[in-house]
Amino acid sequence: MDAFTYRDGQLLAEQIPVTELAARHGTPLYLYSRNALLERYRAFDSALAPVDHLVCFAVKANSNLAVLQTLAQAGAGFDIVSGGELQRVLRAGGSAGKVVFSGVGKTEAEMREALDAGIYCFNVESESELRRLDRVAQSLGRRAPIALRVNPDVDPKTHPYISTGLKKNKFGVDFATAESLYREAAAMPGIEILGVASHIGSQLLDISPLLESLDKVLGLIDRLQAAGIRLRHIDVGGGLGVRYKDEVAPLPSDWAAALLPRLAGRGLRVLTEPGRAIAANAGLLVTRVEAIKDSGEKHFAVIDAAMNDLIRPTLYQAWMDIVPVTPRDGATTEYDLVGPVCETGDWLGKDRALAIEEGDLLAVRGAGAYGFVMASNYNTRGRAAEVMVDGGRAHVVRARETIDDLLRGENLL
Ligand SMILES: Cc1ncc(COP(=O)(O)O)c(C=O)c1O
Ligand SMILES: N[C@@H](CCCC[NH3+])C(=O)O
Repeated sequence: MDAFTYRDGQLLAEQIPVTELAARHGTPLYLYSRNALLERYRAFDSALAPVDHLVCFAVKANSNLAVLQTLAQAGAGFDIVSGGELQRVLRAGGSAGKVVFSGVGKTEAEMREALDAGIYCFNVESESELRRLDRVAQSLGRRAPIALRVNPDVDPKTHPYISTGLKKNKFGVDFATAESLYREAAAMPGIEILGVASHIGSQLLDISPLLESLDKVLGLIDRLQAAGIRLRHIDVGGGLGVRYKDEVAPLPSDWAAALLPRLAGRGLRVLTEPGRAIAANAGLLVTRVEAIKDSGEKHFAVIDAAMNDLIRPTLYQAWMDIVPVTPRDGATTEYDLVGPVCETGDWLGKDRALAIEEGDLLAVRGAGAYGFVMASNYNTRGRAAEVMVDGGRAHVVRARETIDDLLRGENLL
C-alpha cells in the first residue's frame, strides 16, 4: 500500500489529511504510517516463511519507540549497533532473545549490558572484539553467542558512503582470515559460535552483489564444516533499496526467491537485517514554505525543515521526492528548497518544478528511514515532532523538542 495518497486534491496520511496533522502538531513534522510499516515487515517475514527465520529490523533506520513497538508486536527481531539501541528495543517491548548486535566499536560496558539482557547474537567485527568479548563473558561466567560478520569484498554498486562490504570499508572481518578466526573462537571458553553474518551496503537495487556475497559465505560455511565447526544460522544482512525517484527496487519476495534455493538443504536458520526497505516509505517529513525569494539567478523556497531535520540530501546528494500537500493549478517555477540553517549545503531539493506560495505545505517522501534518527540540534533547532498514524487515528509518538529540552544538562561556569 501507499500510505500517503491524494484524495479530493489533498495528501492524506492513511485516512487523515496532512493539512489537519500539520495544523494540530506544527511543522516540521515527521509522520509515520503504522500499517505501512507492518505491511513492509510482513513482506520480509512471509518471503522467508519457507525456512526457519528471523527478520531483525535495523534500529538505526528508525529508532522511534512506537515504530519499534509496532514491529516487536508483529514478531520482529532487531539489529542494534549500540547499548542505547538495546535500551530502546527493550523499552518498546522487543525481546532480547531476538536481538543481534552489530557494529565495529562495541565497548565492554555495551557487551556486559547485552550479555545481561540475554541477546541472541553478537555480530563480531574483528579479532580484537572477539578477544574482548571472550574476556567480558568469562568475567560474568557466561558464554557469548556470536557470529563473525565477514567482509566478503563485494562491490554493492551503491553510494560510496553506504557501501560496507568492500575490503577498503571498516566493517567486518577480513574474509581471508575468517576461517582461522573461527578456529580460535571455537577454542575460547567465553564464546559460543552460532553463525555467520555479512552486510555489504545499503540502498541496493541489484540483487546480484548479494548473491555473490552469499556464495562466498556459503563456501566459508562448507570449509568450516569440514573443520568440524557447524553453524546454526546465516545472517544475510539488510540493504535492499527502495524507490525514491524512479528506481526499480527488488521486492522482498524476489530477493528471497533468489536467496533461498542456494540455502536449501543446509538446515540453517536465516536472519536478515532490513532497515530502509521497511521504514523509508512508511514516513513523510512535512514542512511549510516560509518565504519565497529570488537571487536574480535562482528561485528559492525557504522551508521550515532543514539539513538538521533531514541530512540525506546534502550528505549523499540523495534525491528525495518533495510534493505539495495541497497541489495548486497553474504554472510551475523551478525552486531550490532550502532550510533556515546557516550553511550553503542546507537544502532538501534542487531545481524542483512546483506551483507554490508562501505558507504552503510540502511533504518529503521516503523520510521514514534515516530521517529523524540522523537529525541534530545544529543552530539550536529543536528536533521535529513524530506522529504515527493508524487508520483514522494519530498519536504523537515523540513531542517536538523545546528550548528547555535543548538546554537541559548545560551549565554556566
Ligand atoms: C550491519 C547492518 N545491518 C543492517 C543495515 C540496514 O541497512 P538497510 O537500511 O539498508 O536495510 C545496516 C546499514 O547499512 C548495517 O550496517
Ligand atoms: N544513512 C544512510 C544509510 C546508512 C546505512 C547504515 N549502515 C542513508 O540515509 O542512506
